[in-house]
Amino acid sequence: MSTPPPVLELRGLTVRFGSVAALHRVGVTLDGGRITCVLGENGSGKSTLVSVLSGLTPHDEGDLLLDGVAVRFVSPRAARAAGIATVWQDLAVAPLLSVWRNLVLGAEPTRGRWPLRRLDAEAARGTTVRALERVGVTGVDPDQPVNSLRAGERQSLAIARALHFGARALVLDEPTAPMTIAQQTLVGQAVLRARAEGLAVVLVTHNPRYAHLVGDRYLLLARGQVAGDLTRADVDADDLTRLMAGGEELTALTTRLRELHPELGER
Ligand SMILES: Nc1ncnc2c1ncn2[C@@H]1O[C@H](COP(=O)(O)OP(=O)(O)OP(=O)(O)O)[C@@H](O)[C@H]1O
Repeated sequence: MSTPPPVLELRGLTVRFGSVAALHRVGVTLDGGRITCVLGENGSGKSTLVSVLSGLTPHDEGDLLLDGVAVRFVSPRAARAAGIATVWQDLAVAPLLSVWRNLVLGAEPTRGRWPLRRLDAEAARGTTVRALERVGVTGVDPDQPVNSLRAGERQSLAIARALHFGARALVLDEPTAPMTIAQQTLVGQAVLRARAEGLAVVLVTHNPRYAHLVGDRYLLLARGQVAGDLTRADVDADDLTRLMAGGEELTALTTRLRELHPELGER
């Protein structure tokens, strides 16, 4: 049996803003059932990577492959429909609507036949409670507005939604606002669930301890290029802390890695 293609693959992917290459010939494969943490100093291209995967920014050169098929998204809706779910730092879901409305948004269950067909709110509530339980969230009233949820619960809701709709990849841009340990734990649980269900998880994080705890792989970006592609076996939490602490060390590492591996320059 031939092995399936990775869920996501970037080949020579380049994104330019005017004369600046925010990503320059980035090559990486993102397998299902793995959490890849994306690390790098400010301006290294992390947000641009998230933006390409989520359909906000089209790439200029190279290929983005989803399950082995080249894709080019024209909108976030197109990326979502193709199976790449992005959990944004701020609220991507509709804040004033209820939790259940947010979960089923765009695919609301109905009952009855046309012209009497109407929204089946009871079914949607049940679906929501089950979808949240699947990612480890209990005790949330499906009727409460989303803006009454805590930050971690909101992210978990977005992850629950992604799993419910059968996403292939989950992209998370870590909130810059600090979350309590309890809320981080909640999100961590949901992320691990997504991994267990075989999604390719891409996690932009500034928290090295968290990255080391949940990550399987670490993609280091520097000036829009891949400066390192490490696994848990290559680094410990202290290594990651140092790598993330300052750009200098990352730049030094980049230089060193390029000396040792000239092929990195070709990526
Ligand atoms: N919309 C844009 N227009 C022009 N230049 C941009 C745009 N978005 C990003 N850039 C540039 O592309 C490069 C990569 O930026 P990006 O935001 O992806 O980095 P980052 O690693 O996410 O940084 P941060 O940690 O500060 O969010 C930077 O030089 C940035 O100035």
